[in-house]
Amino acid sequence: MYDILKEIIDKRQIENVYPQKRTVPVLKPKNNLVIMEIKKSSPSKGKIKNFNILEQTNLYIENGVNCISVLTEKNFFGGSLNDLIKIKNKYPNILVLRKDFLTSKKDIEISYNVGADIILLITSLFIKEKNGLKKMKELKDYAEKLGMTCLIEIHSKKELNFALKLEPKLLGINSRDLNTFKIKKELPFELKKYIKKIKVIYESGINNYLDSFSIGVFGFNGILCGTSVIENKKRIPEIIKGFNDGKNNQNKFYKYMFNKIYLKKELVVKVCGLTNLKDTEFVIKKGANIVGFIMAKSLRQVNYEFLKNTALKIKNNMRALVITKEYLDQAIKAYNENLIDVVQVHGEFNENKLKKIKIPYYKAVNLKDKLQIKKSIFTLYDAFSENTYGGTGKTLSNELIKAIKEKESFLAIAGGINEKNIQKILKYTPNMIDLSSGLEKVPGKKDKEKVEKFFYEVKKWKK
Ligand SMILES: O=C(O)c1ccccc1NCC(=O)[C@H](O)[C@H](O)COP(=O)(O)O
Repeated sequence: MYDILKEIIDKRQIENVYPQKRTVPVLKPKNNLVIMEIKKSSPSKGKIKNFNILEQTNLYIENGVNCISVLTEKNFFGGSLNDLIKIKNKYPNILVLRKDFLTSKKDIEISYNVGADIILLITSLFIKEKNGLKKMKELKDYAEKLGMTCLIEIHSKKELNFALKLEPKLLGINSRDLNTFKIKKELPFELKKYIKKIKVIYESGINNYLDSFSIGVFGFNGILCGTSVIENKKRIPEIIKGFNDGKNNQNKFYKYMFNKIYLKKELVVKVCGLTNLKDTEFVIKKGANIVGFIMAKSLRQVNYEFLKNTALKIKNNMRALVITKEYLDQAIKAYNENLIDVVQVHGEFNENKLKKIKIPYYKAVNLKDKLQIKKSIFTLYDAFSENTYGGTGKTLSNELIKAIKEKESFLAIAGGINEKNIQKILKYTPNMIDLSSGLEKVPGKKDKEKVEKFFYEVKKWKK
């Protein structure tokens, strides 16, 4: 197989422009690192765009970036040490990461002299080499002795195990395979599970709010974006906001949903209107992911005592409490006592109150008109009815389902779903479906046969 890394290293020459002495103090990384890049071309994209490096840096800083990654490799990335020197001279108080294919002590010394605060060490450059670990450790120790921080980059479990032997302080998981250039979005999420007590940066392939939101939700300590923000400057604030919002929503519900929907691309099924433990356990056994209890005016209304007796017995599934504004305080209490994982809110309610106390929630919108659809992280769209918020058996029109799919981040729909129409609904490849009366014998009591048939249909579709 063609080995681009080998070619980069073979062609690499040390530039002659660097100062012999550092003039600015070395800065230490912040708690959360928002790293954006100065990169003129790349082997995967070729020339990216003509831009002024200082203007681009300024744009980053104005938007809240706290570390600038400067590609200094010349042959494949069109970079130069001069770029880093210029940026550090103009912005001495901003963290600068030198991104290059560093393999020698001379490289480390130069990085220090030109003003880098952080240097990138790519594990795949050392892992196959004889004494590779020893060599990488020497470079890391040397850089740290000079006060710099090493961002140790990995792209596989094998590289992670190798890198952990270096006792890194900062790990970067690159979603891009440096040999094939392919992005594997889920890879950093998978590897992060094995990393404890080390700061981890998600690198590459971050293109929008949703990408960075999910990275924040999973507790990464930073993001590193290159091509996407150089190609389109509008993405800079969008991606930073996504990351910060995600960091503020690191709850069990979002983690569950992003894992299922975003990473595993699995359908999430919520069965709602449960009023007894037997039905709840049965729908879980058959395949429900989320169980829903209603605390609102409804034929299926449950009370706080019910939650205490039932919800605590459900260990591995998500528990949603469906409320209208009158029940907000009870929902908060239930969440604080670990009786529920998320609140589904209908009608008008005090969103600020929920945000302030950091309760996971999502809105349910009874959809009458396309204009009600607003792009969000997660909204459940239900059929409209004059008299009640849900459980009516009424369905959304095909036109409305198509419109949600077009406009929203995820397709989460409810309204009149049952074992007979589920195949038609599944053709839209929804991310989440929610149903209640379609599985009932009478309001509040599920029909075992309908439940069995319904989940049989879902499984048939999954195959
Ligand atoms: O189901 C109710 O009685 C209800 C009452 C008040 C607010 C919300 C309610 N249900 C919300 C749900 O999430 C239902 O699952 C959803 O409306 C779908 O119901 P269905 O059409 O019966 O499948």
